Amino acid sequence: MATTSTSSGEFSTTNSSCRSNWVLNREGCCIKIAEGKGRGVYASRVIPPQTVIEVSPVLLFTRTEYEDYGRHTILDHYTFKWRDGRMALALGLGSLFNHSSHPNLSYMIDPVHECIRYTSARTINPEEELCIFYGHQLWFDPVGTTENLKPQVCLDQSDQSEFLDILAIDGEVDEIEPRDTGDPNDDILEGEALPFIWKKLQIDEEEESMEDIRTMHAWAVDIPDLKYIATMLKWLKQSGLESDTLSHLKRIRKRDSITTLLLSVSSSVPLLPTNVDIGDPYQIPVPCNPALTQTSLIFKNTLWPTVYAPRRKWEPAKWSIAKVQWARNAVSHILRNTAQTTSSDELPVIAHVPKPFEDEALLSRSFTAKDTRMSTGHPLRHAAMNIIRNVADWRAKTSPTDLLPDPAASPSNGSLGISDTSCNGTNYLLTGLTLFITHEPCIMCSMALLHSRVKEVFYIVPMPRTGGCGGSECLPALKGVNHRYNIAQWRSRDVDSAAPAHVDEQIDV
Ligand SMILES: C[S@@+](CC[C@H](N)C(=O)[O-])C[C@H]1O[C@@H](n2cnc3c(N)ncnc32)[C@H](O)[C@@H]1O
Repeated sequence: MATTSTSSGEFSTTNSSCRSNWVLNREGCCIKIAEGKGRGVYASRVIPPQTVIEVSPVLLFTRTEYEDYGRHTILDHYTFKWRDGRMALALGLGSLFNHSSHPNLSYMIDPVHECIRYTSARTINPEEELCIFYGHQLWFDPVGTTENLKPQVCLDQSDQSEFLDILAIDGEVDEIEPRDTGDPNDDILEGEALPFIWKKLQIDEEEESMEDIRTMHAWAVDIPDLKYIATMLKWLKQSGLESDTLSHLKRIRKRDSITTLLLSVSSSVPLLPTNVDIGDPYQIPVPCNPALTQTSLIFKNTLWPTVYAPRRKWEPAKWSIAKVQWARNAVSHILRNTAQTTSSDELPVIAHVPKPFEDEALLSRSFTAKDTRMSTGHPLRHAAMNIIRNVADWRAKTSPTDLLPDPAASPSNGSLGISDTSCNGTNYLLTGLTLFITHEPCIMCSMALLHSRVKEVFYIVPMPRTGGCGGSECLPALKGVNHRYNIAQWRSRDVDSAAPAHVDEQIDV
């Protein structure tokens, strides 16, 4: 079906259903009334996946300007939070995409060019409405037209030329921030609906002796007077300290006559409210995992009251649509960066640690590293090793505990030249973080990741000969290791069709 430009500059189409509607862009999109939603944007022809549908420049309002004026007008239905706190209004079709919890468009903010790019997440058929995901907290009752479709919210894969000094700070591309941060736990995706497959770590034996129990350090505080408990629990809810990392532990422990409240695993000492007369927080070892058996429950409870959850250890926590979108974002990011290494002599392996989905306090910026074995002539400069080093260096530098080095602490990773002055569970390397990497980490990197206490590893290409995450060995499943991390392989159906060329499988040596 042909699309032609009219003398007035609009695009018209010969498609019958859209004949009475203006076709407003080169992808043949038109505006129609979407029942119960006002206007909506519709396809007039087949749109293949990964097609850039629209690039909308944005108008930015200062917070005050918006609070004083914009908020009281119809603009309030169209604006969203920009990354620096300003409010943004997308021009062009950008403001007319309606919401769906199963969107067929993804979107990316480009803060450099002050625009948003909308991309098809799958094949879109003629007459289908083009929808995006606004977030979890809506200000209207949603009417769904695409709710029966399979969730597909992957993000833009297209190139951005100025994109990266790969070893430097990244974060040039953001997801659109919803107006309010909603509850990330609704709309759970499981099994086939996930764009990745969890690896089953063949470890069904539980931590059934005291020595086997894996621990991390958490902040706790004693509550001398029970009248403070309600205040403290309320404060904790609002403090932003709550995270998934402690969700397998009870909040309060009563032992002898002492009541203790579990606070966080943050790297710095939590600042308690000033209106309660309690002591200072202190760190204690707590179990890393819920108890899978009654025996382990007894042992774990001696450290801290633990949740009994008899599921297989390799089954990771539930993933919401929003969290899957976060992961897709990270995978898009490594693929884009891999494409950029093709012009260099480096091996095309890219590692990325994004800001955690649940708990940004664990890491306030993201990291990306490439493999630098070729340029440095150093056989250990694998992408995974480089990223561990970058995150650890940064965490050590920004951690308050680094200001008070413990002279007795022995450097745990001298080969990387990092002085680790913290104790396990605070600013220790990749604690609580997720690594996305193009290629399954080798045995050396998998062990380094284990030492780093990484939470989970996602890779795209398996390395059957050299991989340490299930390829030739599975390091986190070995008996005797003192930390385990989850592993998932990204499904090839969910990798951009342009990617395999960059994500070279021949480097499994
Ligand atoms: C950014 S505008 C989208 C374009 C809008 N439909 C129009 O006619 O201008 C957002 C507004 O569209 C409506 N809307 C968007 N998605 C919707 C949905 N799934 N169900 C009902 N209303 C929706 C809501 O009124 C919302 O405030």
